[in-house]
Amino acid sequence: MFDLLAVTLSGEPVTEPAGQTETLDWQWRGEGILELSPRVPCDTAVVISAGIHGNETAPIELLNQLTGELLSGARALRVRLLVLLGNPPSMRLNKRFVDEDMNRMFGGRHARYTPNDETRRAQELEQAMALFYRSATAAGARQRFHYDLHTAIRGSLHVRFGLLPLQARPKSEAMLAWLNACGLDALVHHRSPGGTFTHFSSEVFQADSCTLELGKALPFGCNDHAQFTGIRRGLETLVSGEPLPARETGEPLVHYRVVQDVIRSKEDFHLFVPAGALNFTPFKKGFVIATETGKTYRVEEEEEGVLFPNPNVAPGLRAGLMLVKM
Ligand SMILES: O=C(O)CCC(=O)N[C@@H](CCC(=O)O)C(=O)O
Ligand SMILES: [Zn+2]
Repeated sequence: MFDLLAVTLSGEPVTEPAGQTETLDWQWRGEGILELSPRVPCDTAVVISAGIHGNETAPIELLNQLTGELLSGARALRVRLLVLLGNPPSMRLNKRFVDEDMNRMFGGRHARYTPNDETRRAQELEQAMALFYRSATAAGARQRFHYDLHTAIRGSLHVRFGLLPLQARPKSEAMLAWLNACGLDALVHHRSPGGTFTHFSSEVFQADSCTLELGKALPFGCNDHAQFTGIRRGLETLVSGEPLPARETGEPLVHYRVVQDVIRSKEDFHLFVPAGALNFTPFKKGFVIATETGKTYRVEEEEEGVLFPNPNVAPGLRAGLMLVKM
């Protein structure tokens, strides 16, 4: 049987780029890009991506397992599905990226960079998504979803959470219900546009899109898949058109809005968030988050939680987000 992850990691050309099972057709659309179409009519087009950051391996393993179940016939497919393994060269190296962070390049931002493998790949993924949603719509799909699976560099007070891109239209009830059923602990609402894959799919294709953070990034083979049962079940029900699973955790989802995007724009940027602080750690009003020539970032609200603090990003990129509970 076609093993998406093994084939992608091998980097070898694919000799048979299309195939069939009893219930679906599949097509290899490019390195790490696999489209699956059920033989029954369906009204939903789903993109699931992982490995946009190559060292975030748990979601890649999870997505590969799910794809294997569909291809083997163990699981029924009831949506048109595009599976994307985002950044194969960085997956081979177990690195977040090779040259530059691809999840800042979407929505055409790749054109602003000196061309490299990641700018070319971001463009290829945009085109693959466009082709997929267009053909799915022509075939009758009326709903579009995009879930981009990640794991975080740091540990988190809320272990599993989602990030919702800024969008003018209301968030879909179907997506919010699904995210809740997956057992996520928190949802973060972006307040500014960005170069993320989910911002792109939401803005350009009006997909119901969410970046999912499933835990802490570990190398291939080191992930404890028992931690991912909620999201696994959620993805299974999504692709198989099954009823939503019951939320396994008793705690309700906590919603946060982003109140500050901390941008590193100068070489002398200094971050004061302790290296060991977990994502969502709260800081009190007045705490100096970061400084650089001409700019000081402070906690402005009574309390703000920190997310993805990282002083080592390239100048011009996000070095952290500050959050307030909604
Ligand atoms: O742990 C970190 O510092 C980053 C984890 C990660 O890759 N997060 C995504 C979030 C994308 C979004 O805001 O939707 C990213 O930074 O690209
Ligand atoms: Zn990531």
